[in-house]
Amino acid sequence: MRSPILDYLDAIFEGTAHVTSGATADYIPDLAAADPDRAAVALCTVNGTVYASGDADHRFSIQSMSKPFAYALALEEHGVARVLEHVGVEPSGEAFNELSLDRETGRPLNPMINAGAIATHALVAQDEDDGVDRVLRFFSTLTGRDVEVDESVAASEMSTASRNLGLAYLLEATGGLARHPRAAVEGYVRQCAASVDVRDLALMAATLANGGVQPQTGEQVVCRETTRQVLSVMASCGMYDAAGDWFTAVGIPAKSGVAGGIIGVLPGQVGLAVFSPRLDAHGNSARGVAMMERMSDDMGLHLMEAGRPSRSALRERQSVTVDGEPATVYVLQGDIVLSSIEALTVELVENPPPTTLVVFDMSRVDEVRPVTWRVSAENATKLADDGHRIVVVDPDGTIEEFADARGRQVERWSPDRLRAALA
Ligand SMILES: NC(=O)CC[C@H](N)C(=O)O
Repeated sequence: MRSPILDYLDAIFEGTAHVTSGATADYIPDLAAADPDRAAVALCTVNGTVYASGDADHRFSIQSMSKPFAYALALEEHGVARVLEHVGVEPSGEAFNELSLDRETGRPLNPMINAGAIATHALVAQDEDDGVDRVLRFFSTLTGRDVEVDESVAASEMSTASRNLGLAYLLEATGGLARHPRAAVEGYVRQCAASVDVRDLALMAATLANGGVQPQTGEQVVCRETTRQVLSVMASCGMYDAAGDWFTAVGIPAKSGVAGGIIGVLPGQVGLAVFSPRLDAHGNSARGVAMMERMSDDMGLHLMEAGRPSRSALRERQSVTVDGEPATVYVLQGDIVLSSIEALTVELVENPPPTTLVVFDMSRVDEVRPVTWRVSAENATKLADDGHRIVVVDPDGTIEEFADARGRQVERWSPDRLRAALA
């Protein structure tokens, strides 16, 4: 059976074929000469399966989509505090190649604009011999294959790199560049010329969606804190001066590149990648934006769309007899998050258990979020203070050893023990 997800991507591809507005990037000769009619779309879930439609094997240069990943590498190697000394996290509202630095700090505003990306590249590629290779090795870990530089694109961009060189010299003048300006731009341009297809990009995006774990190899490539930092900056700055338009319309962290690619990340679910070389006035792929908008609408990806409100943690309350003693069993369910534990707490306050013995059956609970611990401990403390004996049935070990605020251990029963007692 052909996957319906592939049929869906075909429909996205065909349904946006009429979007032929915009033009290929004109300031890099190799990109200006790209075939404007090529296009592709790919999707990779956090389970690691990649689906693609269109010119899915066509390779193009990663360009600015390299920036979030170079930033991730910088964060891993130097830590957030040191990286923040070199590059900020504020949206600039300006074009990607604007000659601007923060007036007060002298730093580039964020790592998604060129100034910040050159400073970031210089941080991760300080070693003259090995700099770009380290970045490429990192990309290769993310894609699961050897990523190489398209030398023709790199040479082409270096022939017209005055603006980026200007930025690098400006950075050097303010003391914010870890390498010689020319070497930093040469390395950055090679990083941008890394050659990828939409499948590679979907997998790279899915790694960010998956908390930094590459979904096919299971390798923790970057830590969760780095992933969160990178996605936050992509959400606020990834689409340059179209960031507000993008976030209201599509609503997921994203990054575009001047070769025509865009990646998007829905945390916890999916990485998306699209490609089409004609760019709009902001330097973002016009058909790519259309493809992303459709996918976001169809699949309900917008992060600000309030999801189904989480149900109460309480599935049902049973009055039973356990070993001849009356007991109240609370059957809990789903993910225990702040709103669902709050609903249980309201029930305990307004309708306190009438029996001494109180059992919380957690057999149907999937996950207990850390934020709910304190509330759970308080609930246990209050019940114990009121003379209740508390038992927890937690066969999947969703909670660890659990004592209330006065250090009283909560009793544990196996599901068999509960069943036997009820029989
Ligand atoms: N937006 C982009 O993709 C820009 C990247 C390109 N290498 C540049 O520096 O101009």
